[in-house]
Amino acid sequence: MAHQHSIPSIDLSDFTSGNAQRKAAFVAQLGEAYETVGFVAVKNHGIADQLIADLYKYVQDFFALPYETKRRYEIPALAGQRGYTSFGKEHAKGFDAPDLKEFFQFGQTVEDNDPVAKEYPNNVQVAEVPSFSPTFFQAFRGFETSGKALLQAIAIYLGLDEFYFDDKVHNGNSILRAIHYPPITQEPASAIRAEQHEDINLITLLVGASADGLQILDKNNHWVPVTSLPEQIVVNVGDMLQRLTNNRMKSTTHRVVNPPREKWNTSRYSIPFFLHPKSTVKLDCLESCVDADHPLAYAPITAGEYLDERLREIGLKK
Ligand SMILES: O=C(O)CCC(=O)C(=O)O
Ligand SMILES: [Fe+2]
Repeated sequence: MAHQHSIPSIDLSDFTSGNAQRKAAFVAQLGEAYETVGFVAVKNHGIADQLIADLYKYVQDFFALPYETKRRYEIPALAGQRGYTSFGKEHAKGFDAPDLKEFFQFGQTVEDNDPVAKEYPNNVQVAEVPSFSPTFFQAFRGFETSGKALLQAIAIYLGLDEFYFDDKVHNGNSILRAIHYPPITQEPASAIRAEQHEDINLITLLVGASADGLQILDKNNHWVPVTSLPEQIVVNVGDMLQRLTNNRMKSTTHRVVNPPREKWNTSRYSIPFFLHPKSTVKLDCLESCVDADHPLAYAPITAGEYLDERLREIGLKK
């Protein structure tokens, strides 16, 4: 396994190649990385370069709109889950100071007759950037496909059926979030664009953040920069997978720090895909992850109940 950077690098084509040996090696690499670092850089992830380039373009076009226009896409009743959330609204769990970011969230589109459809608010269409929604939709499906393959590898590693997660994430409550960290215009109160936190969901897929700044907290409590190559996406464990695995897989703390002063005038964009199961899915710890050395660490809870609790903690839900 190549340790080019602070996080292990893996190749998703090993898993999908049809070669049993390469597939088994991938499962072992991913599983070991998730038991230790909680983050991997994945190449051959299956999301087309052009799609990612388009996504970034429309995201930049959207955030470049005047605030008066963007705020029309902010819908307080939706707790930030769809549409725009303005600068300074969200803060990390346990912190009062808001993050230095604005963002836009795009959610699930149910295309079959699954009754879960009625749980999901409609996505918000951006009239000024007509290609925004169709591109987000295409990217959303692309991330779901890559994410499903990664969850299949995780299932095998955990001794579950390979397709254990498939129906749990089909029509799941996943979110594609575009984030803009605006240029810094004066000495900031905190050196942090996004305060330290753990992600809520099963796994997060993050396409090439447009600038440095992402850091993870290693097991010696040191902040380590995460760097990835342009052809890689960063994929990390979230709290739901940590909980399901009774802490066997690590939802690693991460943050985004401010750039050095000479780069204050630059924006940072990033587009994480938070892969969630359906709200009715139980996050009770897997039996295979509980034994005398690893006593049960969490009470039973559903994904929906857990998400609700966390959205209150980060100030998005009242
Ligand atoms: O901006 C980034 O690179 C990461 C953002 C992040 O960690 C999050 O939104 O959960
Ligand atoms: Fe995060």
